[in-house]
Amino acid sequence: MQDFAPGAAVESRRTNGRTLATALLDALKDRGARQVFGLPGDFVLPFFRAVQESAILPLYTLSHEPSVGYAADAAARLGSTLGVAVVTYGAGALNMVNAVAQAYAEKSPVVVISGGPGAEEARMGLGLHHQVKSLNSQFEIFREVTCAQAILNDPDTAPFEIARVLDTALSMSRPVYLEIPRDLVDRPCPRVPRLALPQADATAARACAREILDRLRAAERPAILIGVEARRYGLEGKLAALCRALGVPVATTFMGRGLFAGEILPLLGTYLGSAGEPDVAEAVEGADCLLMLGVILSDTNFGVSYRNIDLRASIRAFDGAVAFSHHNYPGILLEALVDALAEIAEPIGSAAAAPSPRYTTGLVYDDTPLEPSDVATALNDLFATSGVMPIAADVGDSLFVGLEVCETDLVAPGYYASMGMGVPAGLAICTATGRRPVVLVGDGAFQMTGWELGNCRRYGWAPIVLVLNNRSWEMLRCFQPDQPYHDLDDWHFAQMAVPLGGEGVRVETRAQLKDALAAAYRDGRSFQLIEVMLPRGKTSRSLCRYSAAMRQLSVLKDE
Ligand SMILES: Cc1ncc(Cc2csc(CCOP(=O)(O)OP(=O)(O)O)c2C)c(N)n1
Ligand SMILES: [Mg+2]
Repeated sequence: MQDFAPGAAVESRRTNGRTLATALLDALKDRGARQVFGLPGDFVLPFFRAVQESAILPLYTLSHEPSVGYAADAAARLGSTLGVAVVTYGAGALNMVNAVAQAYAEKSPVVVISGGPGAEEARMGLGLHHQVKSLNSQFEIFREVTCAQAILNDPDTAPFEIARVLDTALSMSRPVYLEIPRDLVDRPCPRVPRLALPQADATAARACAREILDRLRAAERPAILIGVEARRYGLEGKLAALCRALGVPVATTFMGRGLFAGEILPLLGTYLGSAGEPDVAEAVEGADCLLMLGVILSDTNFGVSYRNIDLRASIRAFDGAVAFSHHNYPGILLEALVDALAEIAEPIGSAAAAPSPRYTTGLVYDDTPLEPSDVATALNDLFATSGVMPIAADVGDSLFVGLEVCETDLVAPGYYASMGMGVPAGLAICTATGRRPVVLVGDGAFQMTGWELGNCRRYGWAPIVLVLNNRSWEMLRCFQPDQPYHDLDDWHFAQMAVPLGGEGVRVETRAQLKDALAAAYRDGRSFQLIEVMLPRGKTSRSLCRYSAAMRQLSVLKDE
């Protein structure tokens, strides 16, 4: 490790007073980051101070590192840009591994910045507090859940290492890891350069586009399935225009739910196999040429297909390559392919830009006890009169209730499916978009990260939080009925809202839910927690179909 030359004064003239910390923060901002989420510790206090005092990016602290990771992930998804999570070495960063793993699996460019030991203490030869096996253990652990990593312990290479790692996060749309030794934070540092991102090979993209269009033209039942990369690379507008020009029916994946909110295109809806709308399943599974754009091939996207999709008849553009049945085009960035397709697009089908798919409205105002799907109907009614709100949904039935809400921006971990993201993602929506979100979260998931609502008052955040309280890990009960460990106690969450700085109400009937939603919508002064009491053993229509399909599939496999 090389210490900075004694002539720091000379150095700082070359660096215009910029330090390693502010050079990193400038580089993050230059690349689209809009805020920093974090939780400090002694190894990262110098960097925290630099974030605070430089004010290059606003700093929001949360109460537990998983929430910091979830919030940074949500900010990345919402803005199709970098999300930033700053934590301390060891106890902090390793607390966040699961959230970063989720970001990796779901292609979200989170930048993990961890404070680290300084040169002197690293040389002491003593075990440092927060150290695992070796000083490099954390780096090795994060190597497995990120696409690029660096320890910024060489001032000469730090600017290029930062550029390499951040530009890789953008081009791969996956998380990255930076460790900043606490004794180097304030060292003079030149501006971080912009490295040339991998340039799209336009010629190859055009050749690929011609082959795709030839296959779509030759097909009798072409269809297009679009996944999360459409959002990660900010391509929803271009893709909607392309699909309108082609006139081919379009569906989004389970992961891609919430794409194209406000766009006009021949969108059939969300493909959920036998758990979703039959006409959507038929269009996707019956296609004799299925063009998949930005789709993660996962069990949640394809796990409940009526029949296996014939991948030989499909074309898949994902992770910067395009795969046909027996050959590939490497190095084709999705945006370059979409641009090349748009250049030669012509009407192939007659699928008109369909009106938004059907969503249930008209919840009756009466004393009928609530069921999960009533929550979606009540939200659809509210949005029909007051305009849509962005939604953050946690894992459990809340994820499936979110499928039944009309087209709107949706942040939900539909593939890696870790619980706990709902509330932190809702807080990120507040700061990343300036809009007021609705959070859908089960009682089990709320027990994990719901307490982050206690941070709303400091920052003026006012989400509407619907806690679906069935006193149960109900989604697990669907797959493994009659086990007592799925029964949770009644935690009376609504009563905890005021001490946390918000308002809370408990509702049991449809009329009470409608009144509570209307009141919460009117009151933007603080977070509004609506505790929706639901019976055990009852799930949303979507989860009911999904779990029935999973059971049916497992029966078929056993035969
Ligand atoms: C971090 C993590 N640990 C465990 C699990 C496994 C799980 C998936 S769904 C579920 C129950 C969720 O209960 P909740 O009350 O929130 O919602 P509901 O089912 O509608 O009643 C669990 C425990 C996951 N996915 N992530
Ligand atoms: Mg529950």
